[in-house]
Amino acid sequence: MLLKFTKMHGLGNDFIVVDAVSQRVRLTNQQIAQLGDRHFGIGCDQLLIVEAPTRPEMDFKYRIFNGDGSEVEHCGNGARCFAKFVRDQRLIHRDTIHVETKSRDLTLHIRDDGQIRVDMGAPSFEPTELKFDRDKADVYSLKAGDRHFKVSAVSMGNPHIVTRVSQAERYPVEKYGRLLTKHRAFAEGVNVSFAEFVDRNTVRLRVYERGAGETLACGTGACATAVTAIRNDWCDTKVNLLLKGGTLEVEWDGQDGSVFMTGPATTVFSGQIRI
Ligand SMILES: N[C@@H](CCC[C@H](N)C(=O)O)C(=O)O
Repeated sequence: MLLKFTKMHGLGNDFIVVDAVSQRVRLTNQQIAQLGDRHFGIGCDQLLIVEAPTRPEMDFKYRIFNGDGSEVEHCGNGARCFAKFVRDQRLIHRDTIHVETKSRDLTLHIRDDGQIRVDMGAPSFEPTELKFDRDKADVYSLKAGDRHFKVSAVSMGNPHIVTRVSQAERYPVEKYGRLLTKHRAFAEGVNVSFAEFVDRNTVRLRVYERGAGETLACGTGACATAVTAIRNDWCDTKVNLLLKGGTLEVEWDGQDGSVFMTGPATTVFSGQIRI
């Protein structure tokens, strides 16, 4: 099969985007992992497949696979790239797009300045939502290697934990992220945010992602971190997240409303590959 694809990124969190509306696409998890391999494939943190919707009120469905081939529920930077992709490919002509994902429906808006604002849905703090084997609490204690971590657990449709660090840039994210992401308390793994709270509107953030390792940016991780900061009154309701690849803006009312994430999406190149 000759597969047409587009390489995109959201603040350096990179994606292979595949249009399964206009071409027939059948990929196994193993083939996805091969395409995502940075040495033997195209390379990406996640692969996104754009499909026709399953319900008439929606415009598209989009599926998300980590670089290791596993299918996941949600991806914030991927959502913005998805929106730019369907507009650039003229699969839709509107600025507001409704899309189904594995875990929730999203509404995305492409602004005149090219930035994309995504209604990411509401956060959940229920351990069952994160397949987390603990009774509900505001803060959990987790041991990884030689350290004990105090973490908040937030589902943005996909599972996240957030831990405070004093200097994110110097933190050994690779070592402890790798251990925490596979912590046995999480039946399906977890994404790990290492957050340095700078002031009431600013957080410096590094994220070790389940199924991808440390990425230059993680949209759902940024949302989970902002939600943790707002819920604990460490930050006001609008937060700038300083990630390695750039800045995301996240807003949340601190109650039970949706989280809104705004940021860029960039196309790198398009190509085709025989698989
Ligand atoms: N990069 C993403 C998140 C992708 C999925 C995540 N690794 C998971 O396994 O849940 C983002 O921008 O949100």
